[in-house]
Amino acid sequence: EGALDPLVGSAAERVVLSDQVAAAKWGTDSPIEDPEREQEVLDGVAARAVELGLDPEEATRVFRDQIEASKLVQRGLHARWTAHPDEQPTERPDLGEIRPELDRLGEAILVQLRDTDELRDGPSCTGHLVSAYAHTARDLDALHQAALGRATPSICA
Ligand SMILES: O=C(O)C(=O)C[C@]1(C(=O)O)C=C[C@@H](O)C=C1
Repeated sequence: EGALDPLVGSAAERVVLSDQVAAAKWGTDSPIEDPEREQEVLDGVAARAVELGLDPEEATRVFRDQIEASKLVQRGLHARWTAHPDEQPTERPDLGEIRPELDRLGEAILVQLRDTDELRDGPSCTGHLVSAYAHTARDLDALHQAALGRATPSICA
């Protein structure tokens, strides 16, 4: 397993969990983009980054990309469900139960950022990142591959 595989794997899990977020919002008035919640996520990330000895600005940059990737999945799925009503979700998960899962993955991502801090600062980062992306993306469909690509560029400093 490559050095960045766990980190990119957690980013992939977050991208996949965004399917549940998309289903929670489908057919409701809740918009995909929730700036208040985004700020809450980013403030929490910055505070936790300081505790872990990470640069809070760097951690925040990584999470802005995680959030953009989530919105990419949600928009992609809503467009798919509009075009193909037979693929629409039949149950609506509770967003209040999914957000703690997103938080849990966020904590995993932060710990993995800490564990890979030195490697990510060095010249081998891009190679490790491409390799981790390739391993992880194999298991994803095109939409989630695109989202994982959106989630990962900020990982190398
Ligand atoms: O929590 C939500 O409502 C989400 O859609 C998830 C998420 C995120 O990635 O954390 C993404 C988009 C929203 O603007 C806010 C947060």
